[in-house]
Amino acid sequence: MTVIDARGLRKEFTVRVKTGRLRRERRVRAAVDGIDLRVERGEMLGYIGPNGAGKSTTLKMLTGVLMPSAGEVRVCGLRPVAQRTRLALRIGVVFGQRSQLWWDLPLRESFDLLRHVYRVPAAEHAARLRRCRDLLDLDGFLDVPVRQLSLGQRMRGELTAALLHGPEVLFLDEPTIGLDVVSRQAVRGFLGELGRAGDTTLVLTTHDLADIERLCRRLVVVDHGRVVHDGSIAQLHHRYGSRRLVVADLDAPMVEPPALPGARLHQVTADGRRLAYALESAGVAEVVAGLAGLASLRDISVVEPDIEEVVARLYRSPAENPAQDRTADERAAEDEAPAATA
Ligand SMILES: Nc1ncnc2c1ncn2[C@@H]1O[C@H](COP(=O)(O)OP(=O)(O)OP(=O)(O)O)[C@@H](O)[C@H]1O
Repeated sequence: MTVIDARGLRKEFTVRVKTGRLRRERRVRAAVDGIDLRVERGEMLGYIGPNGAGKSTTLKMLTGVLMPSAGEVRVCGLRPVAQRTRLALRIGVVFGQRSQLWWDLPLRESFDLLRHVYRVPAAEHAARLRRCRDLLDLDGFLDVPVRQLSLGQRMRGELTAALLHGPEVLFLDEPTIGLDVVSRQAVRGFLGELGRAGDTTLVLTTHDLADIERLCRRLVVVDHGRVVHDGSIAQLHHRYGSRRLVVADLDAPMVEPPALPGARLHQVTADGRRLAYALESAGVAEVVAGLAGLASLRDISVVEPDIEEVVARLYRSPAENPAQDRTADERAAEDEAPAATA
């Protein structure tokens, strides 16, 4: 079942652009420039892109905060802006910068108020809260006013608050930003559980690619308001030719590393004791067997391709991204004059 269906989604803002020493002109800029996105129930979607790519603007249109300038969008079959109140009962939203908790109330009371706001039956609310308390380890700070919570504690509270009414789709904008290792793991673990259960669809924007690697099977990359990749992380690696590496440490140096079928020699250390082969058509076992027949192996490891590297290449690659053909002067002028009206 399709829960998000956006076609030709576009959002324009009017910005004031510096055109001379004292002159400024108003220009229309597309923050989101024709995005098509279909998300099925239960998917875990990573929605990423460099700063200013249009991620938050997209999320705001999907959640009914911003009216699209053009395009069609349905979330849970509803028009987000026109049917915002009905939509609010079907989605949950966690925006790292904004809180839906009451600052002066203890978490427990915020959760209770939310039960009334969303009119959730008491038993359902209690069951969901119990699950969140267990998985997010809330009990140590349930009675602490929100303003006294650490960022990690508050984020765990925000996640709970977004889920107590049992939303079908959960939108998360940078949910792990600024969290320490323990809180980040707690939040990731929780989202992973939620996704595996299969009835909540997750749409996650983050600059932390480890979040994406651990949680999302599908990755949509946007740049300058357009989709530049929509597929799995493996497909992204494939597109950029990044390969898994088999790294072999040898007992004795090898002056001439052998050619192995289905693999490409990637690196040899100066002392000739470590070789790395990039897997093309061969599997790990074939490469290891090939090497073992020619040298005495001390250690073998397999290195997965680096997602940071491949995503950085995607962000940098103008040939892949026609949206980048705005001139450098135009972009520089905008950067100097960020004043804008919606
Ligand atoms: N209210 C607004 N008025 C004018 N321009 C805006 C407004 N909101 C966003 N923009 C512009 O739209 C573009 C996309 O912004 P958006 O916040 O969606 O990017 P983002 O991908 O979420 O970035 P980040 O990763 O930095 O959060 C940016 O160039 C931004 O300056």
